Amino acid sequence: MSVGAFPSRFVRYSLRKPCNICYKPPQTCRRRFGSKFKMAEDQDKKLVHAIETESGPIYFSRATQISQKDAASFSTPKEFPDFAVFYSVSAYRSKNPRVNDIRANSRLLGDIGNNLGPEHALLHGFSFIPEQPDTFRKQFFILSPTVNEPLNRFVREMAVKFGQPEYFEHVLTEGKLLQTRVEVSDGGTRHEEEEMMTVEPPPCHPAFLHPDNNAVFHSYNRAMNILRECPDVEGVSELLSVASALVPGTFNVASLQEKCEHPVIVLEGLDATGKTTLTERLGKMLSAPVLQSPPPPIRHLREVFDSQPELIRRAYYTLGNYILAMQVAAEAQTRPVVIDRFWHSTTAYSIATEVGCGDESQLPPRGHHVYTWPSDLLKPHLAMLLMVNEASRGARLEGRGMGKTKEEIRLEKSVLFRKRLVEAYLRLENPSLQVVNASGSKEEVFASTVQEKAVSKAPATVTANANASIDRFLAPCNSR
Ligand SMILES: Nc1ncnc2c1ncn2[C@@H]1O[C@H](COP(=O)(O)OP(=O)(O)O)[C@@H](O)[C@H]1O
Ligand SMILES: Nc1ccn([C@H]2C[C@H](O)[C@@H](COP(=O)(O)OP(=O)(O)O)O2)c(=O)n1
Repeated sequence: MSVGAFPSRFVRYSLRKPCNICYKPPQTCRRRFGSKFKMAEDQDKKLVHAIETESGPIYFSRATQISQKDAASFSTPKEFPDFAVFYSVSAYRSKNPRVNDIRANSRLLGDIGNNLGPEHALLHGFSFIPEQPDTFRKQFFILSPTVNEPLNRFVREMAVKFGQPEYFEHVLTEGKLLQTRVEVSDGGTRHEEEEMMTVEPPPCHPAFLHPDNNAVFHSYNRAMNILRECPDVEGVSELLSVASALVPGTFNVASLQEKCEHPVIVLEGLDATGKTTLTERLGKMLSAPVLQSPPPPIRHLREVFDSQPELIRRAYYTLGNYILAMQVAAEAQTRPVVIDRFWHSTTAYSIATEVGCGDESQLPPRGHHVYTWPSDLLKPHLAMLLMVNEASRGARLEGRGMGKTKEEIRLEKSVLFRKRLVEAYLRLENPSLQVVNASGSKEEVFASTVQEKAVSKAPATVTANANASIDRFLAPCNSR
């Protein structure tokens, strides 16, 4: 192919710059010369799309990319009609998607929701290029029962509005899925139709192949950086200034940990499993303050952040955990501390949400880095997960009689979300959670928490110092 065949912008770029792999001048480097343009096209061919369905994502890619032995044609999910057209569109613009892309995607979702007729369905999904972990992008599929020009026009308008060069039209007919790439410039140039085939799910959900692809935080700095990227979001500047005032710029987690002479105990669990009830009992028994997360200095911002995209929302809860850690370290110098939800909650809810669909089999495998406690966050000496059978939990929710949040309604409705959430809790490690059967009466749960779980199964990660603390914690109840 002659140089003239490349777009002029690329030619100028490639002649000027040395190769970014071998640093040879472009004329002598075979890798660099022409590679940028070609790579974009090749990569596009390898793109795998996924549509989220109740049982899990359906992964599909161009048939030409799949060797004959792997080819499985398109296995139509049972909830799909025999004939359907679906358009996929996304709002990511930058090569390394950051907060602005995620916010744009959530505005796109709002626009779609406001314009979708009753004959259409909206499905969530994503795309990625295998073996390129940072290529994960969320996208939306709009499903129509017929070939539909107004809908096509709407998708094109959305693509233009959100700065997309293209979108995809997929037609499902007679068990085949045919994809057409549509460029939005010049009124919509349609590329040749290609057959798509179902591909094997990757070994790990692609949202967890790269830390930037998901809303799970393993450091204070990442949460701060994410929020610094969206100063216009309501509450962000206040949150950043409170966090900067309460968390010293160069805090040392080891010295915070050493300060905790007294036990730090965390209670975790789904809503209405009895965390508040039990933390209050433990607090009284130990003359310990019961600390809640998010902590009071930022608690009033919770509702504002709960309506933000998951990345911004969990950055808020993450900063809450670090602010709380400072208070915990100060308190635990002189007395035990009991905490109602901490990092385990932030992380388990985030993982269960980011996985998006299916049951616990869709989670990243046990032992994956995403489940590990952050190296810069104060660790509790004891963390317990209260588990209650669903019938009792439902009755407790009813009994409590408070208005339900959107998430509580989701938890109630979505058995699958609950399964992912509980399993994510169980996979968290260092420290992992000790499971407490909290289905009994308040008295029984209190007794079993204090006397059985805490006594016999102190976590393996507890240091000698903390072990001594736990013994001191148990002393008053053993002598009751
Ligand atoms: N062991 C228990 N048996 C029966 N009811 C309980 C028990 N523990 C808590 N409850 C009741 O269940 C409801 C939810 O408890 P709560 O402690 O607020 O849960 P959480 O803090 O986990 O949301 C409250 O009305 C509480 O009185
Ligand atoms: N440290 C924390 C505390 C709560 N969260 C999130 C996790 C869920 O999305 C909600 C649950 O909060 P909710 O107020 O419903 O919980 P309880 O009523 O205390 O059981 O908050 C968090 O991410 N990190």
